[in-house]
Amino acid sequence: MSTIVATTNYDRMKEVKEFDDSKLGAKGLSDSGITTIPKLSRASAKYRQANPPSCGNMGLFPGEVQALRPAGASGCRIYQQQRPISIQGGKLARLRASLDVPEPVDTEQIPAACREELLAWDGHATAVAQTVAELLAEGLGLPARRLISEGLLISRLIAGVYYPYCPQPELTLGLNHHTDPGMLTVLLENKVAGLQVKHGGEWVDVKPVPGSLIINIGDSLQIISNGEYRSVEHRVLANSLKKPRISVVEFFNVDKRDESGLLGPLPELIKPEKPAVYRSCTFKELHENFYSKGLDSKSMPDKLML
Ligand SMILES: O=C(O)CCC(=O)C(=O)O
Ligand SMILES: [Fe+2]
Repeated sequence: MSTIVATTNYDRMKEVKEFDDSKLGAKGLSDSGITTIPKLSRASAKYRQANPPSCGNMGLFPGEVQALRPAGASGCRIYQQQRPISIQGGKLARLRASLDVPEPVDTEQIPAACREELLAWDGHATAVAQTVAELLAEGLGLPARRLISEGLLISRLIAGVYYPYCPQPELTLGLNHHTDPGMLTVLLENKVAGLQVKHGGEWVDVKPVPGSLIINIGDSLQIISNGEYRSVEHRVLANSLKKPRISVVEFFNVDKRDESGLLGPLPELIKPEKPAVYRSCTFKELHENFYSKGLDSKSMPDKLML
């Protein structure tokens, strides 16, 4: 990748393409010993002012090392997913190695190096997600298994995310602000801070607590609970520490294969005093919305608001 020189004729898309073509990723860039970050990953001063303490228009500094999907997909292949990330004035593809395995899981398809650990993690995280889903159903006055029985948590995606040291963390972000599109997310992180949630209009640090897991409520749960549960807006600051931040994230979602399946407020939750807040959408619409939009654009509940 070429050195970035400040000029008045800065060609952002050229730099984006060079970065993409270099296949270095944020980790490779960080490991090469850079002391300043490329211009493409810097937020404008105006944007930073509006989003203190540090904010970029994209997360250039995560390296997603691996994403594995134990269930909910039709093919069975390892692939490099070019997932477009919206940046000022264009799109940057973020490379992400993924594994799609159909149900029932053919464990042979999972790389041997992490097979045992991955299956163990999937089992534990699923048990946690199901227990949380039971408590949340009861909180809505529903039978405990209501959210689980209809396969609302059936599709699982596991992603390992690596946030390398960033020499200028105040100029960018590790991961831009967003809400998770699914039902629930179970997140395990090492002891390196960086995750923040929006609370009362302010960004609040989520301090790592050893031995704990973080559970996010996603957009799908907000929709089916008719707005009783709200998805949480979160982001990850660029990592200012020499130690990498690592997280293992498992997303629980509706069945991705069922394209015509409908997601909307559960009928039991629609009452004369609380009519439906959202219209229903197909599972296909839900997934397409997430993969076509930039992380920071309008969330699905906002789009479905009646
Ligand atoms: O790495 C983290 O802590 C958060 C990751 C996340 O929010 C996501 O992948 O949706
Ligand atoms: Fe997230």
